[in-house]
Amino acid sequence: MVKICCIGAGYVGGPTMAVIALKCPAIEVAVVDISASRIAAWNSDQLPIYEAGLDEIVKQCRGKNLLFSTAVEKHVAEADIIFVSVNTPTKTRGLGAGKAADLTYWESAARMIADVSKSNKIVVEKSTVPVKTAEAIEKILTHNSKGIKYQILSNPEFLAEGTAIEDLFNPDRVLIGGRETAEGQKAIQALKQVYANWVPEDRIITTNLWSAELSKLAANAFLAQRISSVNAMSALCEATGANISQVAHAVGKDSRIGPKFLNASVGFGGSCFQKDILNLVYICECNGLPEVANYWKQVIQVNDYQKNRFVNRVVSSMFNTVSGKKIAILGFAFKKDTGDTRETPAIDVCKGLLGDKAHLSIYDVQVTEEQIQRDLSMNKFDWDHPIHLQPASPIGVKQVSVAWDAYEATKGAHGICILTEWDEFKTLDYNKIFDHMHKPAFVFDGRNVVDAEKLRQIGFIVYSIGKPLDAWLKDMPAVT
Ligand SMILES: NC(=O)C1=CN([C@@H]2O[C@H](COP(=O)(O)OP(=O)(O)OC[C@H]3O[C@@H](n4cnc5c(N)ncnc54)[C@H](O)[C@@H]3O)[C@@H](O)[C@H]2O)C=CC1
Ligand SMILES: O=C(O)[C@H]1O[C@H](OP(=O)(O)OP(=O)(O)OC[C@H]2O[C@@H](n3ccc(=O)[nH]c3=O)[C@H](O)[C@@H]2O)[C@H](O)[C@@H](O)[C@@H]1O
Repeated sequence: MVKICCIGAGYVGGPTMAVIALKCPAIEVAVVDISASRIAAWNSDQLPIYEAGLDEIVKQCRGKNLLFSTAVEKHVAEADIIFVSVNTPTKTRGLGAGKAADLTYWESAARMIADVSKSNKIVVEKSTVPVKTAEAIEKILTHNSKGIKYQILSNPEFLAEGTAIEDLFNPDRVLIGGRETAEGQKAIQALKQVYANWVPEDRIITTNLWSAELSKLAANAFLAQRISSVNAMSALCEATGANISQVAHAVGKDSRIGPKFLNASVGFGGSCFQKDILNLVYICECNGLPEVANYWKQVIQVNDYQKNRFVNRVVSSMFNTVSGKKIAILGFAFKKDTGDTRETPAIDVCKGLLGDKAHLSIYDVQVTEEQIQRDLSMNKFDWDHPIHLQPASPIGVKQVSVAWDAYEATKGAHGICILTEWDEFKTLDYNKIFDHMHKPAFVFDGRNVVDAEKLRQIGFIVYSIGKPLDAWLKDMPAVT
């Protein structure tokens, strides 16, 4: 029986391994992690992450051919194929700080594999890593290999949160990169056979190692670039009276462009877009390509601009100050249908408003109060480390309270900011909300989820990203 071990039981390791176990009953899959609390959660009824369909799969396979364990070394030693799906955060100190990927966790996993292995292994890069990481990993593994042979493969993951199981069941492609040697090709075939249990052959792409590593960074950069492009257009729409939804629809009708990923927003978030583009920028700089680096840097700069622009709209609309005013924040997750807040634009918007001394009342469908307080008091990039290594018990931010529903959050507020596109925000009783707010009552829709005209009829002053401006906002500066 083929044995797989995955190091890292996170958003990627957990769901991908659960699906491999489900689709390959003849393979034994062990998912291991240094975080005891995460493993305990995977072994409980309350899984550490929410993804539609994941519970059922874990329940079906756990105890049969899927197990979660902290016995990292034991399962690594026994495995034929080892996936490494650990954190690859942005470095906060030293060379490349603020850009380069921090490979501490990867390196320690590779050293441990080298220490405990007694048989030949295929080691698979599942984490998103800089181009040429495989070369460094190979050096660590083979430095003192005691005659054991290692093949390194790059098999980046393309799933999106909220649709992880659907994406894993039916991927656009599975990408496998390996060495162009006979042993490298054999390893590629071994991994291909695993995926071939459910993925059609023409969707399994094989390349050399560096193409696979770079394709992952490139794919995320292209996706984020689309959002920054539409967001840049949204600013121009507001200045000219064009409507970003109409522009995006018209542009997306061109079959060469396509309609997906053209929703203007308060900015993109999530654990990877920013981190991976910063990493790409750093690699370009290290390779003497400053023009290419600057090109991709713009994607992040436009994203930051979009978040700042939103905060400025709120403050300038409300008589140039939100000091002491209650602002309701509806939605804190980085997108709907997930409780994940990593790099959510809500953090920057909230910090911007807090900087102007606002009082925030935050409501999100999934995110807990503890998580919100952690996020608002943590330094940039600190979140992307194993949970037990993150700063302990952060002090809550005084001007922030967390509400249990949207009506509570908006009661007595001067303004509402919608920062996540949760479906329930479309159908709230805005008449009732209006009645309980200070006047003039403002809605700033960072996701274009509400019907602005209906809200204006109720009496709200409404700002919607990239839409023709409310008369109230017309003469106010978009950026201070
Ligand atoms: N979150 C996502 O949607 C996607 C993430 N990725 C990439 O996958 C990688 C992992 O991301 P996530 O799963 O989101 O991170 P995560 O933070 O949810 O999970 C990583 C896990 O690795 C564990 N870990 C770290 N060092 C370890 C070690 N030496 N031994 C054992 N366990 C260790 C941590 O405790 C943590 O549970 C990153 O490189 C990310 O860029 C790629 C595609 C999608
Ligand atoms: O490497 C990763 O981590 C993953 O990053 C993204 O997945 P994810 O971050 O889970 O979510 P997306 O659906 O891509 O959304 C990212 C952000 O962009 C925003 N977005 C998305 C689409 C859009 O049209 N407009 C927009 O503002 C979302 O609200 C969210 O904040 C990619 O879609 C995945 O393919 C990739 O594997």
